[in-house]
Amino acid sequence: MASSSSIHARLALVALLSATTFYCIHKYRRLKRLKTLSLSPSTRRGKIFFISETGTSKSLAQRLHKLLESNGIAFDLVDPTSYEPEDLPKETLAIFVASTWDGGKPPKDGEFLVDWLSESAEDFRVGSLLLSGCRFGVFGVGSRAYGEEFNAVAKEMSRRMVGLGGAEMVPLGEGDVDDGELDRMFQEWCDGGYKIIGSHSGVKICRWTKSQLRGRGGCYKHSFYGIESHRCMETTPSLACANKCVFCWRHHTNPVGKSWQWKMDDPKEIVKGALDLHTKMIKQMKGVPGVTPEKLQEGLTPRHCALSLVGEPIMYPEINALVDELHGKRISTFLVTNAQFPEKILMMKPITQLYVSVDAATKESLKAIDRPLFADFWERFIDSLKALQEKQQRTVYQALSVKSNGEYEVACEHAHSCCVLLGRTDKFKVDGKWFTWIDYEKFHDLVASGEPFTSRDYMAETPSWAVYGAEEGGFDPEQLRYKKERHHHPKPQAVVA
Ligand SMILES: Cc1cc2nc3c(=O)[nH]c(=O)nc-3n(C[C@H](O)[C@H](O)[C@H](O)COP(=O)(O)O)c2cc1C
Repeated sequence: MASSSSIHARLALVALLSATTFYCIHKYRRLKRLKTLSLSPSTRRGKIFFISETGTSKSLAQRLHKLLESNGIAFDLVDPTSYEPEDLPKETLAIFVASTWDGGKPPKDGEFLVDWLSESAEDFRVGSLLLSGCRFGVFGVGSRAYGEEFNAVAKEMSRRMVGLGGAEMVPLGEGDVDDGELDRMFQEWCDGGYKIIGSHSGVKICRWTKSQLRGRGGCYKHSFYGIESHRCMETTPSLACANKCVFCWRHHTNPVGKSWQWKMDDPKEIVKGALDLHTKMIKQMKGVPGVTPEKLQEGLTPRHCALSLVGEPIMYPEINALVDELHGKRISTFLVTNAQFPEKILMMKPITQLYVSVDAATKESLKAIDRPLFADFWERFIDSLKALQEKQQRTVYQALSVKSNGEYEVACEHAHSCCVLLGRTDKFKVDGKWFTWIDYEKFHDLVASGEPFTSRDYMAETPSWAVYGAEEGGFDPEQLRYKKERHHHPKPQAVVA
């Protein structure tokens, strides 16, 4: 007969095994559910979560919610106490405004959500792809007075979201309630770095502008054409677009539409607003290491305008008046269109350089990459390429590539180091090698035939490329060209590792 101590030991073992089994089943079910959810992300509305104790973060979240709503962008404002964190893998866009309290802890209303993120990130069975369908941004509300714990919750959330595969679409914002700059910082964070002009335009000081102000390198326009990036203004008269491209840096927080449906601002006001804001941003570079007074002074009189910031600039019905306004100020114009408005390309007045974005080589891949609103998007794309051919001006086919876990590879490495195909002149990189797309006529023929094409068919050695000067007064508004254009003949560079 078994002794009472061995019965106790057996009972304890059975209890332990049942508890372990129960725990494993529970975890397995949770895991299974999470995996299923993560494999079938739905196209849900974006969410703005507020994690707040005394209401500061909540009111910022409410402000952002209102701003998006007034731009026709529907988001849900979410109180974490009424949200099931296990639904996070279904989200495609999540914005968190979160404060930090005593000991670096979240407010009690956000504890469950924050703990869920930390636990999931540490659970090796959950995996690092759980939130791979979710783009997110975190803005922290805290106080620097708390030293190491400053914005600890926001930092933790951002780290955990990345650990679970989320794509951080805007760098972590760190608001300090005590420095008097919280509102301004939040606004800048919401703008994603660009400033809004009137009701539908934007301007941004691009990183190359900053770089060249500091005496460093410029963008490809500098390498190819001699255009000084610190004298270039990046702006758009339309934040709206007819595509929802997978690589879009706005991550679908900008309005979309097939036609202009918004109140229209005056083109003169847009140019004035863009120049005012641009010069204000340039002035803020004063005192930054490397920025000399001369460069700063030059930066205050932009000579070039890149109409390519975000959205689709030619959707703006007064685009011709807008470019006239810029040319009248001796500012050259570089406009990039997304190949969905061929009729607008045809009615555009000549500008300095007109680009059409070539994001894919087949109907299927264009649909997958650009996610166009138009049903006849492919016909529009082909017609846009043809329309470019008819323009009596300098044109560019700009081939973008999309880096998406290796799923899409279009023409070059990734979306924002775009490759510019200037007629038969430019070069681009694929698989670490440089190529040039030279056969302009052949490309036109192929495009005109409507056959799918691959960019690889159009790569060859670099014979030459044009460089045109951007000296003071060098741009001729009559000719829409630079007076001192010249041609540059570098050695062929077919393969550069
Ligand atoms: C008792 C107390 C503890 C705090 N601890 C922190 C902290 O550890 N880290 C931090 O960045 N901010 C800390 N703060 C600052 C709060 O985050 C700040 O007051 C914020 O405005 C609260 O935002 P909320 O109203 O959205 O909760 C603390 C504030 C108080 C009153």
